[in-house]
Amino acid sequence: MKDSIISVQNLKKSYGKHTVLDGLNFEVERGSIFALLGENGAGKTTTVRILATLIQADSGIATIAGYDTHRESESVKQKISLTGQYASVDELLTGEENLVMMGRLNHLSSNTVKKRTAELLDQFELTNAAKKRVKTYSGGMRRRLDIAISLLASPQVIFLDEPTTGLDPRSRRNMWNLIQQLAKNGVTIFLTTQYLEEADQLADKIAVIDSGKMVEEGTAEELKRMIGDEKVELTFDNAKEFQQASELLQGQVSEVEQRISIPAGSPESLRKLLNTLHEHGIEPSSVNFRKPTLDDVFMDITSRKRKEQSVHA
Ligand SMILES: Nc1ncnc2c1ncn2[C@@H]1O[C@H](COP(=O)(O)OP(=O)(O)OP(=O)(O)O)[C@@H](O)[C@H]1O
Repeated sequence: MKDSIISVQNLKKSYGKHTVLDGLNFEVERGSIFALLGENGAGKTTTVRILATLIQADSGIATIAGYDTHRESESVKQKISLTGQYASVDELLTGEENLVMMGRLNHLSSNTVKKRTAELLDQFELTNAAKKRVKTYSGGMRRRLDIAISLLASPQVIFLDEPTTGLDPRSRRNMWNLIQQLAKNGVTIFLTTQYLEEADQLADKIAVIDSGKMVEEGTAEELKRMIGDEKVELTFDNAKEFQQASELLQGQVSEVEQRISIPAGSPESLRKLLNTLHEHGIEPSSVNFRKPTLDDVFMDITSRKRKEQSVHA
């Protein structure tokens, strides 16, 4: 049987007439990395804030390690930590001083604070910068210190709100390694992200929410499988031919790249398709095969949603 550390059942939250969460359900397995994905305003932050006991749901149940986030919020607080937009580090203090100060605020003994500070500085590769003021730190170093602080009290669940937003590609990769390391050590990671690639790389399970409802849930592979096999990408140098091809073919069109993606299908159907283009005097400049990505899943979900909305309109 699966060991859930977070359980959410029929969670609802409205602000006035605006329904933000509309009966959300999901489970997060202990020690896993769970990614909550959704467009702006989908309800991600609201979900995190309820789970982190910062606000209350109107109805439904959310538990962490068996404790109710509303009725047993004090017990929940001892199991979790929150980083991202909520946490802040003091710019005028050094990295080490920040850790020591937060350790004391967390009521840890001075021996524990000393030991954890040294461990965390080492784990987050901040030992060399320990005695430097945080205002001299790069974005990646600040983010690492922020997470280090949140780990002082050894939480079971850590909420990471868009942990790599604004980081350069190298710092992003480092942060991904770090998150994977935390999960290996048994910490459950609840991640919100706007980067599909991030969810693809990190998450054991991905939940896609829209208008406060779960629209898809599964592993990255399961989500990709939902939309079929390999894709063929046709790219065009000639703008007119690209427009004509977009009208002839049923596919995902990228206007910027002048590219059309379609399901690969059989060799026979691909030959027919290229013949059709040829008969119209259209020649793609390149033809490439690629596996579906989470971007395709998103495109598929949003186009399905648009179709449903136009049927109900
Ligand atoms: N305190 C509040 N009062 C009124 N409306 C709110 C409040 N908090 C959130 N909302 C609204 O609830 C909706 C969902 O917000 P939420 O922040 O959960 O979305 P999100 O998925 O995290 O989006 P983003 O990626 O933009 O942070 C938004 O339309 C937002 O305007």
